[in-house]
Amino acid sequence: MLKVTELSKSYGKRKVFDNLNITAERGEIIGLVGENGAGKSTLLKILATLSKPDDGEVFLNDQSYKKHYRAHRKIIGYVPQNIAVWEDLTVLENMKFFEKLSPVKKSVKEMKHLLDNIQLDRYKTRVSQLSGGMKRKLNLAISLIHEPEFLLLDEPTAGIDLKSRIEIGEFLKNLARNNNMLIMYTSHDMNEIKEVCDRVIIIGEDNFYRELLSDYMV
Ligand SMILES: Nc1ncnc2c1ncn2[C@@H]1O[C@H](COP(=O)(O)OP(=O)(O)OP(=O)(O)O)[C@@H](O)[C@H]1O
Repeated sequence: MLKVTELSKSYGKRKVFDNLNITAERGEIIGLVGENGAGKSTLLKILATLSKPDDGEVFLNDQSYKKHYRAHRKIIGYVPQNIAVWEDLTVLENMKFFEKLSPVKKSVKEMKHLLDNIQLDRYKTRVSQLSGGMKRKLNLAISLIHEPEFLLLDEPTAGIDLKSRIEIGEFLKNLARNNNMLIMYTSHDMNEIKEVCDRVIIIGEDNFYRELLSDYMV
């Protein structure tokens, strides 16, 4: 489903990655791992069509990003590292707002069902009153309104308690399995990565992660 060939990206003189090659199929959950500043967010932004590489190509369903990025955007879901929801609106009002921007339409019942699946049933609660874990769940639910085939998540479990982390991990596993989605996500929690991901891709030259996760690198 996804093919990345000889991808390179620099910021000024700082080379973030060079000659990166990745292939991935539907139904897989892939963990992106690497030390701070290794380039994980940069790669996710390129794969989400929000940033361009200096060199190399990305293909989704055999179609190049260069020509087909508008069509690809409709089937890509991206959850940024910083939570991006409206604090003064309720959970359901946020869903309704983002549904209006979505190419796929959803009824209120369907949106509630989506929230129930991610174990966030406080539809009428104002976002400012939610915990960090609940906000992350809402951010994730919003990214699924348009039924993406390829989901990219930048540290979706950062700074939240173990229970919410486990719930999000289980939710992602069910999404990949039941909806046949390709999911790529970053985390600094290696136990979680081992529990949730089918395999990992290490960004950067750091051998620490290569040794730690050698069984998961295919
Ligand atoms: N817009 C930008 N302009 C200049 N340099 C940038 C920009 N975005 C990222 N960088 C640099 O590129 C490198 C990779 O950053 P990136 O955020 O992709 O790393 P990361 O692996 O996601 O880090 P973390 O684990 O801390 O989130 C860092 O050195 C960062 O400072």
